[in-house]
Amino acid sequence: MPQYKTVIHWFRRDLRLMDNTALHHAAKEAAQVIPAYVLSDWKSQHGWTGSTRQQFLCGCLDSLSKNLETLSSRLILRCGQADVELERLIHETQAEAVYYNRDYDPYGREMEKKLQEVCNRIGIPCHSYKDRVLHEADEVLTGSGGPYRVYTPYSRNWLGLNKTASLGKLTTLGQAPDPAIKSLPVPTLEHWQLPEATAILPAAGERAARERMKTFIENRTLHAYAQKRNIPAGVTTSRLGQDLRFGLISIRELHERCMAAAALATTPDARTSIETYIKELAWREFYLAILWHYPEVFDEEFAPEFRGMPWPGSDEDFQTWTQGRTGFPIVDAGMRELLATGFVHNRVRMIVSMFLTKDLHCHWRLGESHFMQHLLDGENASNNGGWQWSAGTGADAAPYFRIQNPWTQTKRYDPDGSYIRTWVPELKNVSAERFMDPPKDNRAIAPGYPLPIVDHSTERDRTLAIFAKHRGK
Ligand SMILES: Cc1cc2nc3c(=O)[nH]c(=O)nc-3n(C[C@H](O)[C@H](O)[C@H](O)COP(=O)(O)OP(=O)(O)OC[C@H]3O[C@@H](n4cnc5c(N)ncnc54)[C@H](O)[C@@H]3O)c2cc1C
Repeated sequence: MPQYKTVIHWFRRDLRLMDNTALHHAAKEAAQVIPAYVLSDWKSQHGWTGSTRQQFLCGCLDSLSKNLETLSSRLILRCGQADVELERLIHETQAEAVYYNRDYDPYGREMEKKLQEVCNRIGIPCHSYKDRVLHEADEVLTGSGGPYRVYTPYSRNWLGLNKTASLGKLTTLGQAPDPAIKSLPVPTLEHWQLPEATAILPAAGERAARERMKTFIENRTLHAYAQKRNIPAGVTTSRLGQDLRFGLISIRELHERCMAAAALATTPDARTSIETYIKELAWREFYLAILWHYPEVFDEEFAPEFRGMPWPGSDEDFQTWTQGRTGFPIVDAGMRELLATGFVHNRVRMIVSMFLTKDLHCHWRLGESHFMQHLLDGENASNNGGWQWSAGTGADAAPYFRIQNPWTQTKRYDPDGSYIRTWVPELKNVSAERFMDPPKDNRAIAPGYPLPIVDHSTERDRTLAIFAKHRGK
């Protein structure tokens, strides 16, 4: 006999039916689950997101809505502040409890607190669950019970912890919400008054994400991950960032599938690859833990010694960087890939972010916010972590004096120039050697392609001087 008659499941970054912890508990403990999603009501622009990610969200909601129909249920879409809208829905449906999966950024946490207050006031329970991660921030602590500040010891601890098993498929949510319960239609970009998305996006929704996960594991990209993951040309990584970001796949299931593949792997290279991949999943949780323990990273440098440092870069150089017109082919390829697809390969994210902060001396926050506007997997914790890492100010940051040289990086990771030629069409007939050094004759390497806007070694010295001076204060 279920404990409740009717409950609400509040969908957030868990837009799936498979192995969704809170939803499974709701389905088990109630005769009827009302699936609800609350759309944000900002208009025209938002500091954290632009058309690309919102377009993908629309597709995910459309798919979720259809998947719920196959369970004879119906997604209830509302718009506004989540606590206010859910309170309304509690009254309309006479729900006896609310279920949700926890979010870890300060804004998500704030909203959870407000919802908890609403439920307390009404006198109904509000059940929250761990779902987005394998281990929450407070499960991975140092011997003295404090948070880790660097990745390597964190990951050692994280890897050794027992992982929760996945919950499998959901079969029913009970009766569909009463037709009298109103829902908004699945949104389009017009809802936020956003312009059409120009990037070519992967298919949205749970089914497409599961297909990507399957392909990654079964086509053996996973088995060659350690050897190939730094090569930006072609598909050498899982490309599951957006699927984890929106909760289209479960982290437990992904981890379990990787472990199953490891058990069947027949070569040491394949086993190493799978271990390497799982360590990347730990990076994601490391940055979520950093944000949980140190929410101030949104506003300032994680490393106190670099707070208040000057970033004298110009707006003009920043704009040139965003457009992929710096004259550094690998940087321009990355920035154009971002605009064209909402994705940039991790190695190239490191190159372009270090270039903006260490060659152009622009504040990492400018790059952080440009990425959040355009990345499909744009996620506050990882993005902030990645930017501060590159800027030399973050948790487990690249030390400020270790500055990647974009020319050398090209030689190492795009030796035949195929990544660059894919994204910078004016360079399609230029030989790869010309991408590995600044042009010696000071002439453009192709018609219409700019000369490098800075000299890397001069700017490297300048960065070292700025950091050293600030540290010496
Ligand atoms: C400047 C900068 C900004 C970044 N911004 C984001 C962001 O907004 N959102 C985001 O998810 N990742 C971000 N990353 C991390 C990483 O680049 C992406 O997770 C990765 O490129 C996504 O592609 P993939 O799924 O093919 O990765 P894979 O290599 O297949 O990795 C699998 C998964 O592990 C996680 N992961 C891998 N590397 C990292 C990492 N360094 N930090 C945190 N998680 C990681 C991601 O969830 C990823 O999907 C950023 C890195 C840098 C250097």
